[in-house]
Amino acid sequence: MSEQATNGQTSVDEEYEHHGGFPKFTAATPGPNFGPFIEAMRTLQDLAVSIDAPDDVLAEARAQAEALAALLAPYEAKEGEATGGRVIGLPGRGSLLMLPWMIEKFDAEGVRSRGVFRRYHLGGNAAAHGGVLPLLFDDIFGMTVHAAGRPISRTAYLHINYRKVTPLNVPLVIEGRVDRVEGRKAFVSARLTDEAGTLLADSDALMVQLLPGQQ
Ligand SMILES: CCCCCCCCCC(=O)SCCNC(=O)CCNC(=O)[C@H](O)C(C)(C)COP(=O)(O)OP(=O)(O)OC[C@H]1O[C@@H](n2cnc3c(N)ncnc32)[C@H](O)[C@@H]1OP(=O)(O)O
Repeated sequence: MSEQATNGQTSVDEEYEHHGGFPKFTAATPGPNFGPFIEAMRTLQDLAVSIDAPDDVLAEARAQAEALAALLAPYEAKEGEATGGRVIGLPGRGSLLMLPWMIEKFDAEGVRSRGVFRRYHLGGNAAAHGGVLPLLFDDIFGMTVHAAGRPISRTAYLHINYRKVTPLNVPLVIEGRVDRVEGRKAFVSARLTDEAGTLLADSDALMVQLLPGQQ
């Protein structure tokens, strides 16, 4: 953004640094084990929601899970300093919360990301849960606004049209863009399709730029 300050008003460049009360995020460069660790955790999530195991197996799994938690607990870091969510080259930017999708395009024209919904995301009858689609759309909208050079914004509303059942384990594409800007407000939209271009869901949302210090 290149608007200049006039008559003592804050320029868009200066505003861009504000990001409301958010911490300043920088990219993380973890060691080579972080990506495989997160992928192993995703596999565990898939299994945790899909197994039908005997209790002695669950007792062993519980012991190992508790040991893993004890190993990692001393390394808990605060928001903006934890590795997860700050690794651009990993699915979901290395955040276990985010869908394990890879960003393909990230510029002012829009953001495109590609990936699959996994067993962990099952809703019913082999389809993705309706509640995980807003997560995917909200995340693409956050990135879309960021890619357009606007400060981190909050979602004021997010509307989804579920056009077709969204399958698991099928490569899908989501593409988001800024449709128009009115002051603090960015009106955004996105489409989720399969690789043949069949529309599965579309969404539009309002992202409101935060005021300095605003949570
Ligand atoms: C790379 C880093 C990645 C990090 C990305 C993080 C992205 C996070 C995205 C999220 O998911 S945020 C979590 C979900 N959203 C929230 O928790 C937001 C909760 N709501 C709020 O915090 C406030 O309501 C909000 C900041 C959205 C707006 O409150 P404000 O007090 O700042 O503004 P205001 O209420 O004056 O509204 C500003 C404008 O937006 C309009 N507006 C606000 N909410 C609206 C709404 N729901 N529908 C229509 N218009 C709305 C409002 O009418 C007004 O329009 P005008 O300027 O034209 O008068």
